Amino acid sequence: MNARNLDYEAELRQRTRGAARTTSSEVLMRLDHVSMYFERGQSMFGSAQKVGAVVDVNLDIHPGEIIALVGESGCGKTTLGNIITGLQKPTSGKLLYKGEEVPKLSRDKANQFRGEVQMVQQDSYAALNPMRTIYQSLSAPILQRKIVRGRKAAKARVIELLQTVGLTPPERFLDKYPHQLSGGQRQRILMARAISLNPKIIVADEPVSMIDVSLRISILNLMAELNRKLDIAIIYITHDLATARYIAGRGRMAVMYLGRVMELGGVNDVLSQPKHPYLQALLSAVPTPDPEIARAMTELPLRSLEMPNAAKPPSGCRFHPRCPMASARCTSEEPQLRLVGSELTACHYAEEAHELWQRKMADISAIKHV
Ligand SMILES: Nc1ncnc2c1ncn2[C@@H]1O[C@H](COP(=O)(O)OP(=O)(O)OP(=O)(O)O)[C@@H](O)[C@H]1O
Repeated sequence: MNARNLDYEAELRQRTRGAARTTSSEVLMRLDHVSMYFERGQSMFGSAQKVGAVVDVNLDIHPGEIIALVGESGCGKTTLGNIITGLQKPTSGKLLYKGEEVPKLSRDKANQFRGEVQMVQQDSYAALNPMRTIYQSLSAPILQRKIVRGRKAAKARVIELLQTVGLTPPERFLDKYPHQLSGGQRQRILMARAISLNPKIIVADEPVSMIDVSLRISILNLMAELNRKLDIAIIYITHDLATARYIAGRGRMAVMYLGRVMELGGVNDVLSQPKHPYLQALLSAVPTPDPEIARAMTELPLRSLEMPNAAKPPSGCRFHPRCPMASARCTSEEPQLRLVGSELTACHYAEEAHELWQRKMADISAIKHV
């Protein structure tokens, strides 16, 4: 079944190619049955527990596409982002970059991989050296990697980078220290640092969650612009479905739960035709100002609000203790991703759940028209 996931991925690509911005069938990066287990809590009283932060994930990343990785806190988004950028080595499975296994890359190619796959972190303050000016922080990597030679060329390139990320006039920022900038400006500096190395992929881990709501759209717009103009693939990690829809409107979305991808497809399909009860629950929890609609939205309640212990995931479908549709089958048989409509969904009852969702949407639409 797992081998078939990749076939489904290929089929899905075909189906979403029209909708997605990328027209490329080229695979830049492939995650092939990637899992990451951490050992936790080893003490003199007991043995360590294994936490499956990422479990058997298959994903192809194409040049210039946007993928939103969404899910609740602790579902494994950051760990998956760290694996993609090579910061963490998966405990099993393969990470392939341009067709070659990352751990087996030659020294030159490994160096190229490190430049071409960049991370933009959530906490821009922690990500920048407080003792360095913006010029120093931005010029060091390009000089070190010989993208430019000499201080004059470095300064010209830093000015160009600041302009690209919308920090103008750039000269005003060169001698500033991180603490002299706002959160939004620091986030733009992180984007500038990431693009300075001419990346093919940027993993942006909750890049707007620590900045003012009023500034979030401008940072998301900047990312979309970098994706469009520089053809950089963006992996946007978030727990917020609204910003995921905004940035990845024409891209894809992977919904994670306790380390596993539960639903994967074109963003608009995934959000308008959710098949997995977990995604339906997430969508139902999005606040709406109309109390009648809010009431109708929560008519598919979760059986439990408690997130299971990641070290002891439930048997069968890991969502079953919370799922309103769970049956005996779900307690014993782990559902694999399969094609339902135009998305991949890991649920035995995806068709039934989808039907229920459509009925609910019809009811809500009736409320709106009363
Ligand atoms: N270094 C580590 N050692 C032990 N457990 C870890 C480690 N890193 C992550 N985990 C565990 O792996 C699981 C996934 O964590 P991860 O940070 O990837 O999730 P996340 O979805 O990014 O959460 P958040 O949105 O809160 O950052 C969690 O149960 C977490 O406690």
